[in-house]
Amino acid sequence: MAASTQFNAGTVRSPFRLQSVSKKSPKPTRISCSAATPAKRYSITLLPGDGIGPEVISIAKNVLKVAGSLEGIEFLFQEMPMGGAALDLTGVPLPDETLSTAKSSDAVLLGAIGGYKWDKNEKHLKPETGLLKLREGLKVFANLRPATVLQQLVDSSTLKKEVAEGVDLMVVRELTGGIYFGKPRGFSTNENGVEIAYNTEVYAAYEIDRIARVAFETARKRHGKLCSVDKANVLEASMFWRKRVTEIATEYPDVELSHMYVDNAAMQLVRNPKQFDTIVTNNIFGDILSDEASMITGSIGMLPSASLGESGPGLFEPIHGSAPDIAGQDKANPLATVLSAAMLLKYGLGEENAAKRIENAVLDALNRGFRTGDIYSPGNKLVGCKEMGEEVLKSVSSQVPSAVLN
Ligand SMILES: NC(=O)c1ccc[n+]([C@@H]2O[C@H](COP(=O)([O-])OP(=O)(O)OC[C@H]3O[C@@H](n4cnc5c(N)ncnc54)[C@H](O)[C@@H]3O)[C@@H](O)[C@H]2O)c1
Ligand SMILES: CC(C)[C@H](C(=O)O)[C@@H](O)C(=O)O
Repeated sequence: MAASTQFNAGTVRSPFRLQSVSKKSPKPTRISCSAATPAKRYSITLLPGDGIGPEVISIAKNVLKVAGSLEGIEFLFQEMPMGGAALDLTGVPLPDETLSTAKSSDAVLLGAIGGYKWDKNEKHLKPETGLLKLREGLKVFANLRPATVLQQLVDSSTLKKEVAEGVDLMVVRELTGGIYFGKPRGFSTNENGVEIAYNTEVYAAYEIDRIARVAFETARKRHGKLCSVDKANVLEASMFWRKRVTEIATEYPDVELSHMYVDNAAMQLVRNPKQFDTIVTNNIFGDILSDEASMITGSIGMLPSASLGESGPGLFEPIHGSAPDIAGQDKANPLATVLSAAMLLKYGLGEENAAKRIENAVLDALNRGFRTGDIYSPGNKLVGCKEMGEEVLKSVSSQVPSAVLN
């Protein structure tokens, strides 16, 4: 099978709509003669966050602006503090104003949060706690993490070419439940006076059913194969997960369902990743497996994500973190965030043409040989974060506005 030369089923084909387009979104009106006349306006909350977050968000913002303008779309951006940046500014990792602004916007684009400076903070004062509260506050339970090996980047994968080539999978991660949110949790001492810490993996039937349906819908629009990953040989919550997913499968007779234990799935992902089409799994397994899947594609710096709920704005973010080891050095790969902006357009706003413009621009910059350090291979041009952003921007800017095409 040939490797992908474009973002196909994994990234650009919308598997379903979770009604994440805000009710506030205006009805499209006719574009007259100039792309400079905005026909549609959307409010976007930008959360640059920490580390490389601000570097990659400023690039994604510019790319969004240009891609939107070519489709007669205007964005009203509102930048808000989040994570460590918010802690320094306000004393909390997710200020009320940040959450309310995010909730009332049409979509939210996040860079990354976290860093050494706040690592020893108490739990409620950690940047990561802010991110979990944001996901909970926006009720974005379905996290789509596509991993597609692009032909241009086959040599960047740490796997052998014949193993990586052609990989195109989608991890559907449950995002607002499981051990991340389960109670009881905490630190204590046991009956022998020994210090302990504990968390609870808990899932209600409705939480499994709704993520399973998203996954079946996703698989149905891709290659019709869904693998549910759990630890049902050991954990009660996983036994229940498997039972519910199997029940929901009766609603999707056209989708081939299989089950796999998470330890095997971790192994199979590097042994033969092409066996996977769509994977559905719980919050913590999804976190780990999607990072693993990212390396098949070349770098975690390439992987975008979309987090969607039943209604309200979606949250779009690269799957990587704040990368404190390279922050402020112009070394970050901005493409995961740029592609998250494309997912925002596609899944969040239903603006597929503008999304396609961004994806094409990313491919064009790669085709012209530009590579940040994480995806560099000999024969290409090594660039920093800013220059990669400029090259993507150049590609978008050179595209013909839709008003001229129509
Ligand atoms: N969604 C988020 O905001 C998010 C996700 C993961 C981790 N974090 C936080 O980020 C901080 C650092 O975590 P970590 O080091 O485990 O994970 P990380 O993803 O930040 O970094 C892991 C490795 O990948 C590299 N990397 C990550 N993104 C890159 C990019 N765009 N371009 C090039 N290289 C990139 C880093 O340099 C590092 O070597 C922690 O505080 C963690 O909690 C935040
Ligand atoms: C930073 C952390 C809370 C987060 C998670 O575990 O979900 C991160 O690893 C991610 O994948 O976005």
